Amino acid sequence: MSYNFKTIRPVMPAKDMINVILSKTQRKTPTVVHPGYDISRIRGFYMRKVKFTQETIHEKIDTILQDFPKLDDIHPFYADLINVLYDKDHYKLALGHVHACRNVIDNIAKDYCRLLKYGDSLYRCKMLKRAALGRMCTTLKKLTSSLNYLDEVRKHLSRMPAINPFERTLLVTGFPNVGKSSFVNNITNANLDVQPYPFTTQNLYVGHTDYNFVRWQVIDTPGVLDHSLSERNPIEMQAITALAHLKACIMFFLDISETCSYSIDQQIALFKDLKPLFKNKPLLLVMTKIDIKKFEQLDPIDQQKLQDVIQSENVFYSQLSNKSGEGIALVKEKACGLLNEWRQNLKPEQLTGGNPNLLREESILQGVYIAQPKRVNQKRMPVIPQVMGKLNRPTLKDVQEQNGGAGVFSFPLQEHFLLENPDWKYDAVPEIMDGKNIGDFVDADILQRLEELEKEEEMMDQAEIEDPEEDEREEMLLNTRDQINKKREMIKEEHHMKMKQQVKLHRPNLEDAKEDFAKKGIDTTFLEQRAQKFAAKKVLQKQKRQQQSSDDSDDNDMDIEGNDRNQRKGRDALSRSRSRLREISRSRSRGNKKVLTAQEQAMERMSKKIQRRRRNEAKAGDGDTKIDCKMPKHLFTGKSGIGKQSRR
Ligand SMILES: Nc1nc2c(ncn2[C@@H]2O[C@H](COP(=O)(O)OP(=O)(O)OP(=O)(O)O)[C@@H](O)[C@H]2O)c(=O)[nH]1
Ligand SMILES: [Mg+2]
Repeated sequence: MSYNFKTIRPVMPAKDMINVILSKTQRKTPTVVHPGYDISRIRGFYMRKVKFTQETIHEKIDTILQDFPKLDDIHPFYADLINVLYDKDHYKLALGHVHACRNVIDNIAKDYCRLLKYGDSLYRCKMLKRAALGRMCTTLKKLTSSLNYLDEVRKHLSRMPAINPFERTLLVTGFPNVGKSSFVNNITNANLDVQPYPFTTQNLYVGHTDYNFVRWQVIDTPGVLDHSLSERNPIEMQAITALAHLKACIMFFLDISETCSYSIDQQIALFKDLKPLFKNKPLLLVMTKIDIKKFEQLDPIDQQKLQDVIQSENVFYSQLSNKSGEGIALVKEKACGLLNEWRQNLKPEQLTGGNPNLLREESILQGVYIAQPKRVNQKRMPVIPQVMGKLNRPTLKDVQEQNGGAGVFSFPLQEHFLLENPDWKYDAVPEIMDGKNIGDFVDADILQRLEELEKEEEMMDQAEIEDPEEDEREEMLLNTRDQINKKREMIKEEHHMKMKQQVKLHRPNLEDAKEDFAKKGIDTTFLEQRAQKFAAKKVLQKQKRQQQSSDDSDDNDMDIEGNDRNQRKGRDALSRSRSRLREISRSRSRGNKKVLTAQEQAMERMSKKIQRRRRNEAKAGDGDTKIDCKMPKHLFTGKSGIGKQSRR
């Protein structure tokens, strides 16, 4: 049996389970009966529904019963651990309750199927089915507390380390804060929490290490205090359970520096107290924190006490320091050696608990001899062939040292080349690029020709410097440019002056004209009449324009009434802000009063073209009004007769 409790499936709460089961029944056996059907067909249909519900519940409860370990079947270590953590009676009661409910539900289904056989109408059959499902659900509802408890147990079990009771095991125990977890961290990859206060470790933890080509599990336990069994709390009891049941090498850790805040006397008392649990098992007393205080530095009385314990109990002992690493490997080796020795006296069946895989592994290991090289403490001198002694010439290394050492001197490797003709040894190796020999492209007198070219260029430069005509031409050009610039500036300034001197035209107004005419002795009444006539005409024109615009807005908003000027102004502003498309359609509705510009016509054509395809297909567009169905018929008919709000 593998003790991997992570595979236990989650336990549903009773309420969820009822929902799932009823939904499944509804889905798998949909209602397909009518009053006109033959009664045997109606009976058969409802019987099927009841049986289906019972089978689903049976299945669900069976998975729970199979997944949870039975205390009588599992290793006593796990049985005791479950007892310590979850209380054996409570655990058994919960599983028993679930089991009993399964039987009750089976019986309910059987009874109602029998009654359904005598159902004389669709209504009676339906009511019987309803009663059967109702009773089954009520029975399930009573499981609420048991199912919740089982789910909590499952969560805790899934977090428990996978300890194999039949594997080679080192079990670390002792007072809290003595360095147990530090040791397990040092020899395995468990990465446990280490803190300078007691009861850091509150559960069992497991790490793995290799020794002698085999995997070993190292179990870290919570610290144990020195008091009677009945006073021990569940945290300590986990350690006691492991000590009692696992066939492991027990490593009792004793902090001789007393920095764990427990004296040596207290620790010895605990050791003696736990002694019955170590019976018939390999035991190693480990003195820790020797970096703070060594055994030899202890008080002679304490030393004597420890010696007495070791001699009287006949135990092996060792010392280590988790800080400096001193003695850790030795302690591990010693503990593993002790357990191996002890296991040799046991039969393979006892060690493996009848597990065929472990049994095979064990028998192979017992039959295999692993040869180890003998380690003799002798010095191995370098072996130099005798021929080397006879040679009387410097070695390559000597040559290198003489010529400036490594990096400066490079060995003449050419002398070792094996070529067809030994004369070729020191030939230059051609450099090849893109499949061509670079040497073929080298021009021997290229440098000479380059020099000639450079000389020629120099001579030409000098000849240019000496040419006086060139200077004159350049000077003339510069002068002409200055003259042009000056002239341009002058023209600009003249233009400015002209603009400033222009006389402003004076337009006489009515008053000026009257004065002028009066001076000349002309009657001015006709002037006033003309001015009044113009003013009246202007006012009329203005009113006409306003009237027109109000007509426009009336066409647009038929429901707006009243002659309030301000309101009309607002509406005008509103109509101005409307889109061009709307304006076009309005103008059309007024019987082509407005002549459309070419641009407006183009826009109208484009909008028509866009809408044509959708109009032809007669489909609803994004702009069409849509009312979603508020009461879908299939969800609101049939099944909610007795005041039920939630539908399935
Ligand atoms: N100087 C010294 N300190 C050590 C040594 N081993 C452990 N400690 C310190 O002792 C403290 C407790 O170490 P843990 O390994 O957590 O002890 P524990 O026995 O697992 O404690 P609990 O989990 O509480 O039972 C830590 O602060 C360690 O740093 C050691 O060899 N030398
Ligand atoms: Mg610890």
